[in-house]
Amino acid sequence: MAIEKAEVFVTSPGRNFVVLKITTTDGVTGLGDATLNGRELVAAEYLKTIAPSLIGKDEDNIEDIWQYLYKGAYWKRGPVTMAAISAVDVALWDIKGKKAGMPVYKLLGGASRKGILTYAHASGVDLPSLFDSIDMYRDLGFKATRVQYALPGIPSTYGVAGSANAQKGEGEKGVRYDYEPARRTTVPVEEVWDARTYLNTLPGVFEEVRNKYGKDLILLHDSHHRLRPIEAARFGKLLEPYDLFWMEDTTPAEENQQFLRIVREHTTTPIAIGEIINSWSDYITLIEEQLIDYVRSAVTHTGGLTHMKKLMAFAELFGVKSGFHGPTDVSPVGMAANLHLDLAIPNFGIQEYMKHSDETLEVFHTSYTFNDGYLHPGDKPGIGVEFDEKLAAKYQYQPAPLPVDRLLDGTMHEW
Ligand SMILES: O=NC(=O)[C@@H](O)[C@H](O)[C@H](O)CO
Ligand SMILES: [Co+2]
Repeated sequence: MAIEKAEVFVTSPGRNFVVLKITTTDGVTGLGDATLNGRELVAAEYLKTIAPSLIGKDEDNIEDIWQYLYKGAYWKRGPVTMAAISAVDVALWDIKGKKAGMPVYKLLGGASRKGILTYAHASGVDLPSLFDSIDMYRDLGFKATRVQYALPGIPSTYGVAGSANAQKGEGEKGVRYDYEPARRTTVPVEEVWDARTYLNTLPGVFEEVRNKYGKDLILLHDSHHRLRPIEAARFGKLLEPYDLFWMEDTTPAEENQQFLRIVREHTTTPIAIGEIINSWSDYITLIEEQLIDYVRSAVTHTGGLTHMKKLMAFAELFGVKSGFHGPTDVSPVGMAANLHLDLAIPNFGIQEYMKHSDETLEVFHTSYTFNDGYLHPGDKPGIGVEFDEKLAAKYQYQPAPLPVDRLLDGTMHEW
């Protein structure tokens, strides 16, 4: 009845992942994900640093181990620390589920809904390719889709497959583009951004999308931290006629949560923030002042299930819902953890879902299912993912940093 081993794996089936495997003295194993896109080795080293302190601890005492790793870090919070704590936390919940013979969502309060509404990543370099992308995801059953669009005169734009920085992947039916921003280079690729071009282009794109698909299709959009507050306020107003489910990361709230006050007072377009926020402390103003409508953090970046369940309970008090981060750089282990919490919390909103590549899914055997636009974590005990260590060893880590961004005049900007 104790933790016997804590092993860290870095593997790269299609892209880099960091996996934690905890084994108890009874031979029960649990998996965690500490993948931090572009910073994988740092997260792996942090896990290796804390691993010895886990040995001998009672695997059932998840809260105490969480507090030990959080308060005991001294240098608290931040993406690397919280990703490592998340990995330990999810692995311990996986073990608890296996020992209880229950899927983790049942330990978190049971199912609050039948399935988990998802959204896909549609994008285009022009309207025909955007419509093809939206049609492809609708054919796969998605009820909701994020729309990202190339900017005239800008070589590559965040979230746009088919532009310089996208990988083409085979989906269930036909071709899909998986947008993977981390490119296998040792030095980050430099991209360019221009707010004026963006603000002059995107509202018209949503006008065309609404004209073609009508009002039923759930539409989302990600500004990826790039607008100043007043630009974000104007953008939100310009989007109001197109009735978006949310505009995401419209302005960098992690710098100053008060930025969102300016946006909130000017627009009713719902706001989603938080995929790079890693603890509830950085949500206090955003949630207490109802400056956001959706919490974007992924379970595996934000202290794991223990912390995220508390964060979502706090959010529930203020009518704020979940919209957890679910790109391919959250591993299948992390995606499964998201889904167990998605299913259990009362204030669920929507789940981002980029299907992992076939290569990734050969190494991570998942039991979550996608059906007609909805995901379900499955009912296997624990989080329901198996990790093929032998096959994983064949995929060596390769540096793959995220790009950086500059304005047209060369000024550094958020990517
Ligand atoms: O909403 N989703 C996103 O913003 C993601 O695509 C992030 O750019 C990547 O996860 C960064 O690694
Ligand atoms: Co985003």
